[in-house]
Amino acid sequence: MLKVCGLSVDSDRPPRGRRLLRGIDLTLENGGSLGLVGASGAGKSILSCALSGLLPRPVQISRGEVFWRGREVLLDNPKAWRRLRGREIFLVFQSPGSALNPNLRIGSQIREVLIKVIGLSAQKAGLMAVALLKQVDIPLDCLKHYPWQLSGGMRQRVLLALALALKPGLLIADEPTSGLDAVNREKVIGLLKELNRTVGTALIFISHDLRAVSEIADEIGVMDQGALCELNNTKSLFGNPQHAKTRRLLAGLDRLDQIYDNASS
Ligand SMILES: Nc1ncnc2c1ncn2[C@@H]1O[C@H](COP(=O)(O)OP(=O)(O)OP(=O)(O)O)[C@@H](O)[C@H]1O
Repeated sequence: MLKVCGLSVDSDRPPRGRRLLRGIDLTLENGGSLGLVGASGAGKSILSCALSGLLPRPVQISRGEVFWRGREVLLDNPKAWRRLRGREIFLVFQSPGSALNPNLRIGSQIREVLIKVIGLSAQKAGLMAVALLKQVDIPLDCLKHYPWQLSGGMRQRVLLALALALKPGLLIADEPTSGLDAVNREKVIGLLKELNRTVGTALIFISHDLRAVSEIADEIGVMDQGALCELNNTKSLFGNPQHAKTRRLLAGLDRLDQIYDNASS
């Protein structure tokens, strides 16, 4: 589904610019799930932006290729990315507020996507908006609320509700559980699993929460200073970490044996 070859990203054109991603190679199969972990500033978010055509200027891809369903993506063509975002590649960022229009009620926003992107009639979109909110465990009153009236966890779940409706090929979730209490964290993790395992959406899950990553991801990539220093299936990575950075990340965890037992694949 997704193949990334030698992807490098610079904060500006070299020699002035700083290299933020260094020769990233990765492959994600249909319905696969990849966790990305690493210290703050390692480049996880820049990679998620690069894979959705949303790099903030003057940050830009300087080298490499991205293939989506076997076809090369024209990396510097905003139209090509716009075609992919939404139904093919769906993003859930750390601050979901910015992905929702602050001036539109939640119900209107959900209905608008269902009508414009899926092509439902207004009546069916209304019924589906209700069903989606129930599915992500948000009180129906919230259909009348504006995004700023919802908690962070609820806003994350509104976006995941849209993902459930759109059934994208790939969902990139950048720290979707950060700042959430334990109950909301579990709900978001449950929805990500449902999207991945029931709907069949492939997942790139970026998080500092290694426990959550181990539950969700089949494979984990460890990032360090813009490079993927280790990429391995979840069980092997926890059971036999190869890179010093991976060992350092795992050293910070207690009950590693329990995580190893729960790790997917
Ligand atoms: N808009 C930008 N312009 C220039 N450099 C940037 C920009 N955004 C991020 N960077 C730099 O890119 C590097 C990687 O940042 P990134 O946000 O991807 O890290 P991260 O691994 O996601 O960190 P965290 O876990 O804290 O979210 C950092 O050195 C950061 O300073």
